[in-house]
Amino acid sequence: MSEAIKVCVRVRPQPGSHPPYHPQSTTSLGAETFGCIATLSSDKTTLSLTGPSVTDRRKNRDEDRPSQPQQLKTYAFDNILPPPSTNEDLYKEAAASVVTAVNKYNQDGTVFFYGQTGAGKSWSCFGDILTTKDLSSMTANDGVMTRALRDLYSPESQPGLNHAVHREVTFFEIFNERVHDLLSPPPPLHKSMPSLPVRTHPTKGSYIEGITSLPVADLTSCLKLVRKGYARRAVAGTKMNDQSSRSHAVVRVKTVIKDMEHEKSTPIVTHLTFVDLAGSERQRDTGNTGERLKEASSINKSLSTLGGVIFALGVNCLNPTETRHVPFRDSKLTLLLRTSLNPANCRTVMVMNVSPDEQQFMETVSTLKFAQRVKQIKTKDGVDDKFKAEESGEVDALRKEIGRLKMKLDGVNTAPPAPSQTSTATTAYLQSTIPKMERMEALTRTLVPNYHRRIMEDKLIDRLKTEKISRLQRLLRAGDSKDDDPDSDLNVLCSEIDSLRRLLNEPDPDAVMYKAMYDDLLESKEPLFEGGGGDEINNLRNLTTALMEEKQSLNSELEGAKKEASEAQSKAQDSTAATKKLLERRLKEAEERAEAAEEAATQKKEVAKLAASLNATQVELREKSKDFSKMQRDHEAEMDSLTNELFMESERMTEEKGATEIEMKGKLAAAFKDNAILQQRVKSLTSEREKYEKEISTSNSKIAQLEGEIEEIKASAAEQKEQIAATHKVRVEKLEQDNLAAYENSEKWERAAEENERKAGSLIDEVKRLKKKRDDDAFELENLQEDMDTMTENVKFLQLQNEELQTYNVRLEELNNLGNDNREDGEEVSEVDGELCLTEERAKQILEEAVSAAENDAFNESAFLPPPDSGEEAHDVFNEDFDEEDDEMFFESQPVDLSRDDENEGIPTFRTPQTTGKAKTLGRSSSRKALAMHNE
Ligand SMILES: Nc1ncnc2c1ncn2[C@@H]1O[C@H](COP(=O)(O)OP(=O)(O)OP(=O)(O)O)[C@@H](O)[C@H]1O
Repeated sequence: MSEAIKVCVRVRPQPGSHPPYHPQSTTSLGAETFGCIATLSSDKTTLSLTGPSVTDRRKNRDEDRPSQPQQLKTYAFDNILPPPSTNEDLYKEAAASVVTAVNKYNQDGTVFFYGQTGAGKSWSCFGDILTTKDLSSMTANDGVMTRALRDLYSPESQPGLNHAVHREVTFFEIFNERVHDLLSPPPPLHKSMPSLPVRTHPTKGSYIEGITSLPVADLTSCLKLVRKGYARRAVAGTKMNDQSSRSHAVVRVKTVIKDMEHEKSTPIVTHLTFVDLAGSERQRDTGNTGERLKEASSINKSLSTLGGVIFALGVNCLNPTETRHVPFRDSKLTLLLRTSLNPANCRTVMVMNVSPDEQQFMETVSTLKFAQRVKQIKTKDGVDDKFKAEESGEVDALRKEIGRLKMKLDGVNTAPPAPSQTSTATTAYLQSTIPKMERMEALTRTLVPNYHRRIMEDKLIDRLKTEKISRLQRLLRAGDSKDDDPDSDLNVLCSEIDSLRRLLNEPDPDAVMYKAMYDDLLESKEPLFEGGGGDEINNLRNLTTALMEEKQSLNSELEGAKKEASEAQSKAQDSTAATKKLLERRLKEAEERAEAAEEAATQKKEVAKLAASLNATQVELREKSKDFSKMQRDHEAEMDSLTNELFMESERMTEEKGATEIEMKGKLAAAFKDNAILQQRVKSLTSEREKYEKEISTSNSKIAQLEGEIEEIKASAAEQKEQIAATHKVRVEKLEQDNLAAYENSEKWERAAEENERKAGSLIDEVKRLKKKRDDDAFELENLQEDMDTMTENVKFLQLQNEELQTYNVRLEELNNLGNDNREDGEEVSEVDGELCLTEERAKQILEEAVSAAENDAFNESAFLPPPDSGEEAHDVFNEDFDEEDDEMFFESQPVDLSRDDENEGIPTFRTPQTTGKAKTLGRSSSRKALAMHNE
């Protein structure tokens, strides 16, 4: 059994219509019609195109439309889903088997979405993934890809516990023959997406160098990545589709399963791929211009390469001797999806999206023709081995082959019978076998009873012969004793025996004939009986039964085919009627054209007249042309001179240009420099922005953390509040109790208060006294201050005196020097310049005596100052021990700052007694005396 690419056609609802999408009408054959499409068979495998209405065809008439309408053409596919089919229906019918092949049989799987622009490819593949909020749960509009991934990740699909599973996803688009990685970080602003190179490896096949392959452990993260990539896909609004995909998008999930129990085992690698092809579009329908037009032509080019590849593969499959070149390398799309187009390597489904819109009739025809070609692609046993090994490595290929065989086995054991073979090739084959089968049946019918009869006859003859022989033998034995008479009975019997023996040994002509027929039959029936030979009768019986069964099935097939034929006939009648109408219309058109031809003849005459006048004009023109020639020559001469001038001018301009170029280069270099600076600035701004963004995110997280903390604090505050309330309650209760006790002690307090009042009165008196004392002291202090000032003056005076003394000392020294020569030792005076002078020692002695006398005076006079008793008294008053109760009542309520007189009126200030000033003042008279003495 060969593998084929499964083809499923999905008819979208009429654009602009709203659900429920009912069929527009039902044909006489029971087919439901949707726009230009009718689904015929009840098992939804046959589809027919009804063709657009005449008005529509007139509307759409153009040069590349075939002259004959493509109506009533019937196509057969694996599944047809007319509206209102859902994405779930599509998945179940078309793609679920692909996921099973991947999960259960370790095969690769690919689902293609093909069709004209706006036919619903992206809707079928991705559904509403862009707007789905919660990707973890299924929604009604989930596309085929989303549903397939749900199945791929479902717990039932996972291998046993002793297997490690790793999955990776890649998502790329092919846009204008450039491969864009849709999962890589986006390029900087104003930069286009980089194009990745496609390489070919001798064993791995084609791959994209540098593509991002991200590990996806669970379904949600996988779908999130796909959504992210899908949002980046190139789309643009066209006349046919607001959100038209301008690229081929390919999502691929790679699964690697490793058997952990057998470390050395090779991991199983499978790929599940979804290809949302860009839609084919006709320029005049989309009204594209500029960039859109360029994209459209690139899309159409790669789709036509895909068509070429499919065509070549189909031709090679239909004709085993054909080895047509398959142009995989003509586009990146076919190069990268080469494996997916080989059913030997990959379980592939093509979803053909078509629109029932009559305006899109021609595009629908071309999509269905493409689908027909895809259906021709089948594996040829043994032919694909080389290809397989080349594509995916020998071990992998073998593993996949095992999977494929398992699937076939399962299909044989469990799958329902394959859909009836309605393809043209199968029908033709069946029809060619029918006469042969009928011949064989007729032969068998005559052969079997004859053979039975012949066998019975043979058996009877054998028995008769045996009986006759034994009877003759008995006679022979008895006749041994009788005479040898040639005419005797014995001789007769002997000759009879001989003839019988001859008869026995001679082959029966009938038997010979039947044997030959049987051999013939055996030969022709060889494929129906395994082994052949054996018991002829049994074989014949088996043959008959098999033939009868075959005949029955053929009959039923024949019935089906007849029915189909009659349906086709009635269709053909319809078609004929339509063709008749068309011909009538054409006749009318021809008549119209004839009328137009008459009109054309009249116009021709007019044209002849015009031609004559044209001739005259031509003569005139010729004359004029001579004049023109002369003028032209003049002009040419003029032109030559002008050319010369121009040449000179151009020379000058070239020079100027050189200068300008140099200037421009300078400017350009400056601009480059500026640009580099700007880029640097942009970079730094970008990094700053990133830094700020990071800070913002850190702040956000801090805010979140603080908010959390606030919440916690709030909670603990609430808790504390509760605790405080409880404590407050307890305290209030306690205070109430204390109040009660206080009330009870109030009398005692009152007494204490009276006592305190009294004490306070005496204290106030004391304070008053102290205040007075303070005033006295202040007065005394003022006096002392005055004395001090006087003393300061005295000190200054003494300093002056000291300076004078020093002058005297100098003078004395001079005297001394003079006297030394004249005086005798021990004398206190000496004569200098005729005058008597004190010796230096004496003068010093006198001065020292005077100073010590002054100091003694000062000391003694200080002893006469009044004693510092008043401060002590005040101190005692404040250090007096109070009763504790009194203390509390007075000082606690009115704390006293002893350092500030203004605030503590009446309370004395404590100062150290100032005595030295006075002493020094008094000592001043003694020193004066000493000085006087000294002077004397
Ligand atoms: N079966 C459907 N049911 C409801 N709406 C559909 C269906 N198929 C397609 N549509 C809607 O039709 C519009 C076009 O569909 P979509 O974008 O899938 O077309 P397409 O074939 O991918 O076009 P293109 O090739 O231009 O990208 C979308 O708005 C989509 O929602």
